[in-house]
Amino acid sequence: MKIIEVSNLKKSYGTNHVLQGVNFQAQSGEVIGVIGKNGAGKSTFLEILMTIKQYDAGTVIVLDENIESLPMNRLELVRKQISVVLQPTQFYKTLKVEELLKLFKAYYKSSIDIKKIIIDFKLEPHRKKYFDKLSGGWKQIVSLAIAFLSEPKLLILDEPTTGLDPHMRNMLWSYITDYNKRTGGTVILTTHNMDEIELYCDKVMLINNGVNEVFDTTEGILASGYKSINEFYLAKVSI
Ligand SMILES: Nc1ncnc2c1ncn2[C@@H]1O[C@H](COP(=O)(O)OP(=O)(O)OP(=O)(O)O)[C@@H](O)[C@H]1O
Repeated sequence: MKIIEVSNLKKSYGTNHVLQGVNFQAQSGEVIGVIGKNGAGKSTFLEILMTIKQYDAGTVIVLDENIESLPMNRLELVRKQISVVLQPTQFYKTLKVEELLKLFKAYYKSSIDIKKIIIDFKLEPHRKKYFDKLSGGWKQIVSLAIAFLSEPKLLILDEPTTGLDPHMRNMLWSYITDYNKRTGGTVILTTHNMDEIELYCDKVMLINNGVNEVFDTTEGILASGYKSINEFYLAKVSI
């Protein structure tokens, strides 16, 4: 089943023409990495898919809805099926980790067991701590745990592993892979870590000069003669 279909997407900030014709599709159950240099437009692209950023031209279909000028009630139905990692707000400050998880479980009407989430995300030592007092990496882990609570059809993660230590990265990737296998959910993420792309992503989209210069399976890229995704990236993208 097609989850996302993007054609000829364009987005500029004033005279900065960031996306100049991006084409992209995601099928149910795929894990897709979006790569490109700093400022290439990856976050802009993801925010458009999250339905939180306007675009200038092109077509964006998310979960069978053309999101341009969609009435608010139908846009909300689309958003309900998407999970994103939000930047923590002030509101998080006054709550402890376990309280936050319980609150979002109730909000999402999730059937996921909070105890399992705490075990899976290694949160036991932190569950009674105030969110605000956690280190940056642990705040990120809690935000990711919350994103998974809704068991979304589509999970959009902007640099989810940045700032995480190697064990936490492995833990997060195991969780993403397991979630994807268990629920058939689609994951779209950005990362600057090419090893993660090679190990865990089914497909890769390289945004370069405003377009999807490459959009292929990880195997397809490696079969075309590159020793690694890192080598592919360095060959394709100049500073
Ligand atoms: N709200 C905004 N207003 C004006 N310019 C913006 C805005 N958001 C992003 N930009 C610009 O658009 C370009 C693309 O930014 P974006 O954050 O999408 O890139 P990115 O690929 O995610 O970069 P990075 O890898 O550094 O996170 C950059 O030149 C950035 O300065």
